[in-house]
Amino acid sequence: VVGGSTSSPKEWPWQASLQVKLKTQSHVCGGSIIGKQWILTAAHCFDDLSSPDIWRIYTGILNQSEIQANTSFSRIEKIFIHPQYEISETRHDIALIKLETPIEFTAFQGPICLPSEDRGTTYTNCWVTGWGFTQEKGEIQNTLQKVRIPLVPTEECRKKYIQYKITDQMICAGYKEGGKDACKGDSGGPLSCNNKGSWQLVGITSWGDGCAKKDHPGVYTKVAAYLYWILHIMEN
Ligand SMILES: COC(=O)c1cc(NC(=O)c2cccc(O)c2C)c2cc(C(=N)N)ccc2c1
Repeated sequence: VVGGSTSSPKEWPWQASLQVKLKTQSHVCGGSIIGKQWILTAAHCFDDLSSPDIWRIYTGILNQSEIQANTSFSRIEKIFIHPQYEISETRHDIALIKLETPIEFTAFQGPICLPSEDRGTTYTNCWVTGWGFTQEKGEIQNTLQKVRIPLVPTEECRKKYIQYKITDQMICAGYKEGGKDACKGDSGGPLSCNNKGSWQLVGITSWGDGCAKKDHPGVYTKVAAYLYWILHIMEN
């Protein structure tokens, strides 16, 4: 997250850290708890990291330094990549993780609501969170960062990203002058919007040209456009 500040405990209990253990272990992507056995994230997190066995899912943590050899984590039973997603493409950048065992909900870890049907609700209080870079040539942060970012109308976003395809299944968010944005390492994490006191998972951090650049909003997978796919997977 560029231009953000450190989060407090219990502020974003749905935020997960998706880590890969090969020779060494490292944070790769964010994710959001949407059920006791379910994490919603970005499909591109699994580009050439498609084996469930190498992943360790951490929930209920604020600082990466809380992760030691004896820190408990969840293992992945199955990764559901959206069937229309294509590697290194930007469309349909959404994936569901089924955990091997259900997690318990506490004040430190629990679910965020899926948005209601796509009724064109206007969200005015949206935040991006993650342990990602704080600048393009950055590094993974220790403490979970947060930043408030306004949604950008799709038509306006299309004008900024002429060379890309901004579809109706994407949401843009950013400041005209830049300076605040998600960045590499925040991918898969939530764009959380507070709607009448209830937090809803409006977007999944997906991509952007650089980070926090003027006239280059962040692009998010629009969760409301994938409700049927999400619910179908969770019910079967
Ligand atoms: C795996 O996820 C990404 O690569 C990756 C690359 C990005 N954009 C880059 O251009 C970039 C940023 C930092 C380092 C870097 O090498 C690049 C290409 C991203 C930009 C945003 C955003 N601005 N909202 C969000 C997630 C990103 C994830």
